[in-house]
Amino acid sequence: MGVMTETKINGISLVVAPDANAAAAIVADRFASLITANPQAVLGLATGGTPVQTYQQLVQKVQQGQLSFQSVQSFNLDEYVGLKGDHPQSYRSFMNENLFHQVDINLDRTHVPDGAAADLADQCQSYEAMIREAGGIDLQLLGIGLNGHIAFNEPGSAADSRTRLVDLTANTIQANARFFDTIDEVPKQAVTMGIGTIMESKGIVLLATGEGKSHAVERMIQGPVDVELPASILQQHPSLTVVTDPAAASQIQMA
Ligand SMILES: O=P(O)(O)OC[C@H]1O[C@](O)(CO)[C@@H](O)[C@@H]1O
Repeated sequence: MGVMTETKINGISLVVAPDANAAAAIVADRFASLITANPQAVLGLATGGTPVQTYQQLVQKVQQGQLSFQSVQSFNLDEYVGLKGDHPQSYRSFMNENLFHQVDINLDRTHVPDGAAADLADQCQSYEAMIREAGGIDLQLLGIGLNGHIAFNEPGSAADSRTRLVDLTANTIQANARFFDTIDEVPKQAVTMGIGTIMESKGIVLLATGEGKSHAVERMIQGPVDVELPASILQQHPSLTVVTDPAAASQIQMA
């Protein structure tokens, strides 16, 4: 069993855990501590393959009576356009299955953009307003795409972008095809929080695991701040922790 290392690079706290499970445990503990300290915390949540273990560990803590989500509020980063919340591949369904239906959260206090709304522009504005009314996000969980996207902010997204309708890149459609029967079923558009929205979170924890993410992780932490690698903009956040396994950290030049 390896050891955990913690370093600061470019103002970012980097925690390299011995393996993906330990990385998930570190992130789950961070959320659990926040909720314990502030039962009414406002959580920013993410979907994708990466956070699944983190959610499992949070579910275990609730089942063991160590944690309660009763008074928290949550906001998810994004949702596919055209999928209703009850579609099995919608991010609402993902969250219900992987977390919300397994913990004592009040579903009315969980928010996922409605990708099937008739007026998507209005949906985006009201999502921003709800985050503001909740007092902002206390801790935002992020993953990272192979091309450095965060939420569905693809390369070229402006640093001050807000919740909006976006087109997905061919790269992202390909990466997410594994969750659908055929690639043609992957929606081509999404509603996503903007980079500006994400940057207003009080704290951010980004979880990345696996060799495939290593180049994006290195460029996020050690590359120039560049809209072509959206996650690099996070270097300018005052409270960012990146948690990885050794494989995802393998391209980082340690001092
Ligand atoms: O965790 P995964 O499945 O590799 O996805 C990485 C990122 O891609 C997205 O799923 C969007 O494509 C993000 O929500 C996620 O952070």
